[in-house]
Parts: sequence; structure tokens; C-alpha cells
Amino acid sequence: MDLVSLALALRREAAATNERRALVIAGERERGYDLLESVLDALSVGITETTLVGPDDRLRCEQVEQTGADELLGTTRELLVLDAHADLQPNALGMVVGAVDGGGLLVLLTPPLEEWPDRRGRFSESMAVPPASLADVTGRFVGRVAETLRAHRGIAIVDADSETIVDDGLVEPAPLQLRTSEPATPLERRASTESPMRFPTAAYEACLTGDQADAVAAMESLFEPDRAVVLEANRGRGKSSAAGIAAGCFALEGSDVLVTAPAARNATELFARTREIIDSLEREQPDSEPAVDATRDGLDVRTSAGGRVRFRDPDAAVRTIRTGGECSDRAAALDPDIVIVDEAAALPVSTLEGFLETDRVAFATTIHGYEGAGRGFSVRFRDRLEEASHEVVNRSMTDPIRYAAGDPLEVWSFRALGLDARPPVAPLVDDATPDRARYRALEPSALLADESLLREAFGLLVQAHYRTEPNDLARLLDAPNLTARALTVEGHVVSVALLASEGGLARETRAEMYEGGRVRGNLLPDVLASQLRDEDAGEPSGLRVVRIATHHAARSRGLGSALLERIREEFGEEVDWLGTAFGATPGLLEFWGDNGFGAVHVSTTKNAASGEHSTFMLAPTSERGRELADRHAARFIRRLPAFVSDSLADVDPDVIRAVLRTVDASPSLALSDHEWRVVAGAAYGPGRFDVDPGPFREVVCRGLVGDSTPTDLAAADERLLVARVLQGRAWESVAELLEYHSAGQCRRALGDALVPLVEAYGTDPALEVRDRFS
Ligand SMILES: CC(=O)SCCNC(=O)CCNC(=O)[C@H](O)C(C)(C)COP(=O)(O)OP(=O)(O)OC[C@H]1O[C@@H](n2cnc3c(N)ncnc32)[C@H](O)[C@@H]1OP(=O)(O)O
Ligand SMILES: Nc1ncnc2c1ncn2[C@@H]1O[C@H](COP(=O)(O)OP(=O)(O)OP(=O)(O)O)[C@@H](O)[C@H]1O
Repeated sequence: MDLVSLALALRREAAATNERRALVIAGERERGYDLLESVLDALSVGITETTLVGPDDRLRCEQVEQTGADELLGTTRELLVLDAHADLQPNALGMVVGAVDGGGLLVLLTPPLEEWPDRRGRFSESMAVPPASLADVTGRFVGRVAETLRAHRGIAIVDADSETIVDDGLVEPAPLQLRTSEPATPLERRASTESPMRFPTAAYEACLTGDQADAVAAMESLFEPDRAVVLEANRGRGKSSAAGIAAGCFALEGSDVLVTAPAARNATELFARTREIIDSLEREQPDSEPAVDATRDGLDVRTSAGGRVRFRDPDAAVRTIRTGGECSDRAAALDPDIVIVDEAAALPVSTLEGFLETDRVAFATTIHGYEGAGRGFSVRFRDRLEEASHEVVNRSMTDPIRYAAGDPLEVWSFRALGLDARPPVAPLVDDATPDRARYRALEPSALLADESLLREAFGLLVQAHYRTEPNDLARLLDAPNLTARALTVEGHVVSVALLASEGGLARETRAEMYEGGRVRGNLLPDVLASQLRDEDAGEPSGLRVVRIATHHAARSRGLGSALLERIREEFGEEVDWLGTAFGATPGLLEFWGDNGFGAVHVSTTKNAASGEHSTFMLAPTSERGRELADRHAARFIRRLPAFVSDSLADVDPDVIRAVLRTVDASPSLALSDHEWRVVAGAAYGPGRFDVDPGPFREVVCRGLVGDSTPTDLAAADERLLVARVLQGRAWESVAELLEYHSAGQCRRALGDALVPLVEAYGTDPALEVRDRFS
């Protein structure tokens, strides 16, 4: 068989099964393009159905760079060509495979497969983090891709240089078994369930799979108040469409449905289904007005029953819900009846929480995305959803829509990119304890040799962290600055940490950082040098815990702490410090604080993904590390009063309290006699905080920094001291935030909260004031 016949045979097979096939053309690049041209001529796929992903615009079709492959998300092509000669971006590979339609073909242009792992492209360069260089970056990830291409079905491999077919990739599917009965249609499936059908039958006729019908049926529960529906699915299972069909049905009933998603373009499929169902049902009613698109982009659809489906970006959507009818913006003023959040996993948890203020809400979320295997939704938001008053209806969707179940390219890409990596099932680890656990390194070679170890370790990292992507798997295997450690029980991973070497930088690199230049990796030295203006911060060497996770079935038993302890034992002699940076929550700050990490900085802006401010922490392991940590802790407490009232004024007071508690330094307190009289006057007498906040801030910092907080200070007092004194929030907003009846009550409470601080630190003039008023 020649290459053209092979390509035609692959396409035929793909079309017959509604699966996808891949053709790898491996060899010299120009030769590969020559062969590709002949394949394209023979396949005669339309230009609009073909895309080349690669560095040069060489074919007569759309072309995008690998770094721009996210344009393909949510779209499909019959033919996708990925030119991986000069570079392979792991995330792009995932997105490209995801965009091949059922019946379609993926063509990969690669160097000779045996040489491919030795090539270094832009992605490899991005892993050359100083002091390491490109020569230290390995090619294991590409080796894994090549090996899995060889091993998986449905993937043909052609040697372009010798023009030989190494593997024809044909699966030769058995002819379809004669079925004794036709499977139920989505409508029949819905009709066969016990619950009465509340959407019109057309809604179920519009569904493409039984799973989708189940999802639409779950959405019917939003007819009742206090319901939250969660639709979880891999990509391309039709969850957005299910939500769109349901939105249309509610609007046909006269409801106002607000749809939100990270970006308007994410909502196009949803609105397409909404419009289809509304158009089809309104056409049946002779005297009805047609659905009106009030906006040019089609993201506002109305029905003759007065219903509406409209898009708002997430922040505007939350504002709409919070302000309800009191909003001055007329368009936003309408309080929606139902809110649908699409691609919820890509939104910050703080934004998601805002949607819980509405009583009928649906979240559609991707489990294994091609752009990332993010599970932020399940990791962080699930608990909060369970605590809310809504009754939660969960549906997961597994039947793919764009191609048949069991499609070989999905199986291959999930394996090669770790997209379906999962932690061990709970029963395997739920009796894990620190003394039964074994500490082990997860060397790349060991991970490659043991697929189940790799799946468990990477799966745990994915599950624990919002947006762990194929790029992260590649980094784990190839980046010279990264390493991983785990605790296992009976061979199963129960706790895992990803570690990055940082610091140990040459003088020139440090100077570059200090002068604002971009130096790869080295997050902590970079923040300390470029933002906190410490040119020497990159000199000591350190180990940053990039990510740590304990299996959810074994948390709070000391495993995470034990893992950190073992890491400290192993690396303590080699490095000067351990460090970490993460989206600050009170619980996590407590975990790190208990493990000897002290905060030295909090980012001035929120992390776009987590919606939280990052905290930077150090735990010294040598004298040099101690000097670095002490210097930054001392500077941190010095700048705290001004810093918190400025950049951190909107942060949750509990986060600020937790940050302060971890700081490894004690602020000095040098108020003048007069200043002490002012503070004591507000604590015991008619004095006022707002006429001279400076001395109060110093006293409160002294009280809340470190772990020697006066014991009679209650948590509620601490919150008030943070919100009013340190953050400088107005009385009214503090009263509202902390649920005081009035600003006046809040004022009086502040006086009381100051008392333990004056008792603990006040000098004689302060005590004289106290005695005078008591
Ligand atoms: C750089 C980073 O990776 S930061 C991100 C850390 N990872 C995650 O958030 C992933 C999800 N969480 C986890 O996997 C785990 O909770 C870890 C890794 C944070 C802690 O692992 P564990 O094995 O539970 O740690 P360990 O048992 O030693 O300590 C638990 C203590 O940490 C604190 N803690 C940790 N996380 C939380 C939290 N989310 N909320 C409240 N307290 C917490 C508590 O003090 C807890 O003790 P408690 O349960 O008695 O109240
Ligand atoms: N009921 C339907 N009618 C017509 N087309 C549909 C239907 N359901 C899904 N599709 C098509 O299948 C593809 C995947 O559907 P959809 O975008 O709803 O899935 P998804 O699970 O949200 O996937 P993704 O996460 O990739 O957005 C889309 O191209 C969509 O047009």
C-alpha cells in the first residue's frame, strides 16, 4: 500500500466508525511536507475543514502557531496537521487532538521518531531554568509521546525518508453486530423514567445522546427553588448544549435565564442550542412573535412569553445577582430567575461562590479538559456547595458526541498526556498513616517505567490543584529544576509534593532580576529581588514546594506534614531554605505555619485563576537561609501597617489574621507616651481611633503577628481589629462585613477589642488612662 492509499483507508475507517485516526509522517521536514501535499490532494477535504498548526503558513488552509492552539478549543476540523519538527507544546497537542472531528484525521509531522526525543524546541527552552541550561533539559516526554504513538491502535506511522509504512494503524473494525433491538432514543429514554416530563418533548428530540437527555432532565429540577445542578463531563460530551436546551425551555416558560462563562465565545454552542429550541417551538405557535436577538452577537434571546436568555461575563453576573433590583445599571437591574454557569471549572472559587446567592443555579464543568486537566471545581468549590442551602443534583456525562465512544485517539491522547490520570481509589489508601507510609523519590525514569505510579502521582497533583496541564506532565519528566517526592502505602501514592530548585544564582543573573529583567523559574528569589528590592536574595539556594497534595481520603492525619518533614531531612543539608507560594486561605496558612514556614510577602493582586492573593513563605534550613528569612520577616512586619491598609485592604480579614500568625518575627512597639494615651483613651474612654490610626496599627500588629497573641483576644475581636484598624475599612462596611447591628455598635466593640492589647503591651501612661476610667 502507498501513503495515499493508506491515508484514504484511514479516512474511510474513521468515517465508517465515527472515530478519528492519526497519521504520523516521521522523517526529514521537507520530505514530510512533500508527502503531506500528496495526501491532502487525495483526501480533498475542504479548506475550511483543514488547519495547519505549526510555525509556517505552508498549506492552503488556516494556520495557527502551537502557542495559539487555544483558538481551536471547542471547534472541530476534519483534518488537522501538527508540525512538531521545531517544537512540541504539550498543551497544544492536547488541544489539536481535541479538535479533530469524528470521521476526521490527525496528521503529525515529526522528525524520525527515534531522533525526536533528542530535539529541543521552544518548550524545552522554557524549561531551562537558571542555573540549569538547555543541555540539562531531557526529552522524556517526547519519548513517551513517540512510544505511545507506536503502541496505540488507530495511529499509522510512515517513515518519510524511506517512504515506508511502519504501521498502517488500521483497526479493521468488525462489522457492526446486528442488533436485536434498536437502542432507546434520548426522548424514549426520558419518557421511560418515573419523573414527569416538564420540558417539551422537543427538548429531548434535540438531544444527541442518552447522557445528554439525562443532563437535560436534571436541569428540570430547577423548576423548584433552592436547587443546584452540577453537570460534569469530559470535553465534547455536549454539556453546554444540554444547558442551552434547558435554558431555551425555561425562557419559553417566561423565565429570565442568565448565562455566564469565562468568555462570551465559550457560550456560543449553548446559545446555538437555545436559539434552535426556541425557534422550533415558537414556529409551532402561529400567533407568536419570533425569537428576537436583542444584541448583534446573539447572546441575548427573548421569547414571546416574556422569557429571556442573556449572557453576562462572570463579574457582571455576580453583581447582577448581588444587587438584584437595586442596581443603577438598567440592563443589569433584572434579577434573573435561573443562573447557568458554563465552564465553571475555569472560574475562581470566589466568583463561583457569588452564584450561590441565587436559589436556582446550574454549573457545567469539564473534568478532563484538553487545555488542562483542571479539577479546581471539585477541589475547592464542592465543599462550599455542600454547605450551601441548595439541594444538589449531580449528573456526569460520558458518551462522546463528536466521535464514537472508545475512539482510539482519545484513548491515546488521554494516556500520552496524562489527561485521565487519577489518584488511587479511596479504599487503597484510606487506612494510611504517617508511620505506615514509605517516603520515596519519584524520579522521571521510575515514573516512566511504572505507569500506575505516574498515573497516581500526577492524578493526585491534578486533583489537588486547579489547572494541572499536559505541560506540567512534560515538566515533571524533563525539567532540570523540578523533582517530586511522595509518601506511599503498599505502593500507592497517598501524598505527593512537586519541588523546584530555586536560587543559587550567579551575580549577573541576580543583577538582571534586580533590574527587572525576566529570569525563568525562581519564583521566590524573583519576588524578593524584583518586588522587595533585595539583590542578594537569589544567592542562597532553596527548594520551593510548588505543589503538595494528600489523597482526600487520608487528609488531616499528619501525612502532608510528614512528607514535608522527610523533604526537610533529605534536602536540609543541601539547600539554605525551603519555601512555598500559594493562594492564601486560612486553612492552608495554618498548615504551612504549623510546619515552620513563615510569611514574608503577600501579592498585591489576586491570582487570576484562584481569585486569591498569593502568600510567599520561607522555612530556613541553614544560617544563610536564616539570614534571608529573618531579613524579610523583619521588613515584612515593618511595612505591614501601611501595606495592609493599602494593597491588602480588600482581603478576607481571616486570611490576614492567618498570614500574620505565621510571621517569624516580633514587631517592636515604640509609641510615645502621648500615643499610648490616645490608644488607651479609645480602649477605656471617649478617645477615637480614626483621628490618629498610626499608633493603633502598630499596637494591633504587635498583638496579631506571630503566635503570641494575647489569649483573651477572641477571633471576632481579631477580625474587627484587622478590618477596621489594619485594613482601614469604613465603619459601615466593617459593620456589614462582620454583622454588627450598626456602625455605633462596631465602634464600641473596637474599644473592647483594644483592651487586651493595652493590658498586654501598654506602658505606664496607658495604664494610668485605664485606671482613670475604670
Ligand atoms: C504550594 C501548595 O501546594 S499549597 C496547596 C496545598 N494543596 C492543596 O490545597 C490540595 C488539597 N489539600 C491537601 O491535599 C491537604 O489538605 C494538604 C496537602 C494541604 C495537607 O495535607 P494533610 O495530609 O491533610 O496535612 P496534615 O494532616 O499534616 O495537616 C492538616 C492540617 O493542615 C491544616 N489544613 C490544611 N488544609 C486545610 C484546609 N483546606 N482547611 C483547613 N485546614 C487545613 C489544618 O490545620 C489541618 O489540621 P486539622 O485537620 O487537624 O485541622
Ligand atoms: N443536542 C445537540 N444538537 C446539536 N449539536 C450538538 C448537540 N449536543 C452537542 N452538539 C455538538 O457537539 C459538540 C460538543 O457539544 P458541547 O459544546 O455542548 O459539549 P461540551 O461538553 O460543552 O464540550 P466542550 O467542553 O468541548 O465545550 C458541539 O460541536 C455541539 O455543536
